[in-house]
Amino acid sequence: MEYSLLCHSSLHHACPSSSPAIKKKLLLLGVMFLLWVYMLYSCVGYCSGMPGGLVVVDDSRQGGGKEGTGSEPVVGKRTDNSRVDLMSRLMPIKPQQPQPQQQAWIDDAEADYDEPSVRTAVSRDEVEVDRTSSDDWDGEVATREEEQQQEEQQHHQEQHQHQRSAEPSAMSSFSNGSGSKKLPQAIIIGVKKGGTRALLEFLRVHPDIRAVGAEPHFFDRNYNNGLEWYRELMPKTLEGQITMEKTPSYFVTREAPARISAMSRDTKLIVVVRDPVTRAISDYTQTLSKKPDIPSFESLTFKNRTTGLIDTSWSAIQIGIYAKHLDNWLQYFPMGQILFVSGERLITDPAGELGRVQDFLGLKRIITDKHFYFNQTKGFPCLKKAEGSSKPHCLGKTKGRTHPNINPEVVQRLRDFYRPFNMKFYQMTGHNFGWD
Ligand SMILES: Nc1ncnc2c1ncn2[C@@H]1O[C@H](COP(=O)(O)OS(=O)(=O)O)[C@@H](OP(=O)(O)O)[C@H]1O
Repeated sequence: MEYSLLCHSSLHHACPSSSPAIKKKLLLLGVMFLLWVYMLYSCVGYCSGMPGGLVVVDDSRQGGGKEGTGSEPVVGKRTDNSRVDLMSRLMPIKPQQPQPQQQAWIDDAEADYDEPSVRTAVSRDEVEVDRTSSDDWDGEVATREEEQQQEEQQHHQEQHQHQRSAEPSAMSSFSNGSGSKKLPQAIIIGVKKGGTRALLEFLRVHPDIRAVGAEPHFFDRNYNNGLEWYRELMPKTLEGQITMEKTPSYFVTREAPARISAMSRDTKLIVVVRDPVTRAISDYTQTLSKKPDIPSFESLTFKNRTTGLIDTSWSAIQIGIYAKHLDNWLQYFPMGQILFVSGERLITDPAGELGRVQDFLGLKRIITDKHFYFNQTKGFPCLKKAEGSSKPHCLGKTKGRTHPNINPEVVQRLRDFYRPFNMKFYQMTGHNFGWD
């Protein structure tokens, strides 16, 4: 085109003799240009299938999971944005660094992962506490918390390995950039050692649930960081998906109900409750696993062994007085907005309990008995396929520990102690959990 224009110009005399050679050269140049454009275009598709997944890993660290399939190599599915963003895609991809404030949270969450702070919970309840032992124990628990963080990381690594090797069609339904972060519409607020991790991991199998993996502790420890900070922790969700988190210490935190209600009066609350005596022993076992030289369960239970007076200031005992804590929640939320899951049934009939939870959340019953199998070695139900994985998945070794033998007389004394509170709790919830 350019050539023929030139030939019609005043330099017309230069054209006839050089015409075929120049024509050839221009044609060659044109072909090379087209080739270059093609290669550039192909590279964009290729690069976008490469470590862009780093962002995905970040997302799912916060519980995104299924959403994290940004490594999808299906060029045909790319939108115009890919081309508009062509230059940035050709630049080296830098992993996103957390903001200083966010980093502080991550550090904190890693230290506290999966372990609600008894000290915080109890002191907020303004109950007399055996502060010496509580302080010492909380410090010790940190090491075990790191173990749990590793468990969660390992779980996610497995998921991502699977996602990377998954077929493109399986990966195409979720785009890395799609959806938005929302405040949770449902929260597992307790109770510590009730089975909260099992419930969250099981719920994450549901395609309409997205949950943050670590415990945010927003409504007890991190409230001053503000709601925007909290929202940033959440995984992205699409229209119709429910955002969730679990922090078991909320149930015993005096300020939590008012704070959650201030965020949204419509928040759905889930409490996994377990026989308070077994729960107390489980709580003690957790501490004992990291500090073997703590006093015996029996001696911590009593204020005065001779009189048989129970030490209700010990957090392991205090947390199990469910009726008292529930009373605080009912000042802000109607009973219909709180679902009580039986920690015992979550083990003997996980699909049954999950059915109730899905109904409560207004979701289709997708998680059924087909999702579970009983692992004889673990002694607990496990998932046939964890979220985003094709492999069976049991909870880690810190869930389902062997409890120490406790003097049966002490256990009986505790049963007697809890009975009236349990009766009140059954009455309030309209549900007999069968602990007595
Ligand atoms: N499927 C499955 N696998 C393993 N463990 C299970 C399961 N379902 C419920 N549980 C029980 O969960 C107990 C731990 O409760 P939490 O996850 O709420 O503990 S924590 O408060 O987050 O530390 C844990 O308590 P311990 O047995 O005392 O370790 C388990 O009994």
